[in-house]
Amino acid sequence: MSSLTTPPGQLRLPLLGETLAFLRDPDFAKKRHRQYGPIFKTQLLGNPTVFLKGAAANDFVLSHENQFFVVSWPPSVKRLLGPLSLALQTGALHLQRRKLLAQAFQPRALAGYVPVLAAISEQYLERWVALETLTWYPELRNYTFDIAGKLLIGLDDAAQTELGHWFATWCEGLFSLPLRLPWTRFGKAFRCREQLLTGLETLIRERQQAGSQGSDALGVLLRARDEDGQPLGLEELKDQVLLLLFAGHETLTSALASFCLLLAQHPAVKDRARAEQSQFRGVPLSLETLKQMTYLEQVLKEVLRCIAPVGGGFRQVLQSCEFGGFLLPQGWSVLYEINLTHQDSELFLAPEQFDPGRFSPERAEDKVKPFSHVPFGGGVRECLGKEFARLELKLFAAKLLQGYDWSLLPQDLTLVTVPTPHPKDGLKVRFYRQPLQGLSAATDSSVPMA
Ligand code: HEM
Repeated sequence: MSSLTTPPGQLRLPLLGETLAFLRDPDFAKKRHRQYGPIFKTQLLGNPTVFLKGAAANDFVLSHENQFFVVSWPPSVKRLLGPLSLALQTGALHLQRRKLLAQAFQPRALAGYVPVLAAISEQYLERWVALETLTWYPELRNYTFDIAGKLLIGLDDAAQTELGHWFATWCEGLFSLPLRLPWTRFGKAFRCREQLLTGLETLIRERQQAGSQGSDALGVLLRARDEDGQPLGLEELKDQVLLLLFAGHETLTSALASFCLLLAQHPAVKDRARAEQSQFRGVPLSLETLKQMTYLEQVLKEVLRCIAPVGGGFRQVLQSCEFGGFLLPQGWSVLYEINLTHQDSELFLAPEQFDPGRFSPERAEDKVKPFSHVPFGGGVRECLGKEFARLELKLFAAKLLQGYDWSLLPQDLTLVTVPTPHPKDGLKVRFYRQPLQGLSAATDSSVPMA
């Protein structure tokens, strides 16, 4: 190990290092990989940080959690999530808590969520028909928050409640300088964290007093017991619920917006997906029927490959180790890169093409090498809400394709990547009702990304 050198790249930089360029330039990593290869080092927020791309790198990082690597978040995120959040727990406690929280996303719980998902989707789809033209991204944010509010804590029209407003301000502070003053983004977000926790506590106490825990995720967590038969304490319950509200919200909004954008840009794919939906006309949506929509499944996988909602994951090196012939020193940060792995031409044929057929059983490009298609991460920290997210995406997509259509209005479609990818002008569209009659199955599904 002592003969190894650290990866190529720049460390001789002032305290902030290349942090601003990292946050502002969507091609930050791509440019440096071009210069240095699949592994390079830089300096972010005072920390030497190694960027790693490719299936083998993902495998190495995600399979050595708690051995060589431990999860690490910026100080602002840590303080706003709270010390008892699953995202910050490590080792045996993390595994134990994961098992407990996962109960809210078991197939039986998911099946129970379907009618609520369908009802909220219908309400929003009809609202958009009435609007005729709209900026879709903020609408989709309200939609995903209404769903999270209802399914996680039983709240109706959550985006319009006080809790929804606090949550929006809380989100704005997540990736900010952790300077707790009344006028800073972080200070305002911290204040909202306290209000959110008070609101959640009231809700939990009401349930406890009423003696009925409810059928939403909070109800599941109130009933859940760990291996010693202990329930989650009030303080932890509040931090965990806040994490779940957050984890699914921005990511899902980004994925839904990308689906709407990419299908508007690729009408042949949209037609074929609509043709598949004509087989399900009048069939009630359930986990079983959604599973049969195999082409839609390929489309959603391709959306998550082309525009991954989470670009990568930070870890801290617990113990010095070697990867790709380079030393990763203890205490340094690493970033495993999801989005650039998804653009790797050694893993995906013509990765710049939007081509759902790459996930067909005959081609199955994601099965060639493990850890090549990783929108939900992997290993012991793989997305806890993965199945819930897949359900929400698919149900929304099916309902949209079955009864409606949309086209893009003139706008700047450049992707802003922070906090999650979305079109700069918020995705302006014309939206209208369009029943499925008279469609024929289109076959061409391989077209360049616009
Ligand atoms: C398309 C939507 C989503 C995407 C792309 C996504 C992606 C991810 C990724 C990549 C990670 C791992 C990050 C890392 O390795 O550091 C993660 C973790 C997590 N996700 Fe998701 N996620 C989505 C939706 C959701 C939803 C709906 C929920 C819950 C309601 C959720 C809850 C979580 C939690 C709790 C973790 C932390 C797991 C742990 O640390 O053990 N996610 N997600």
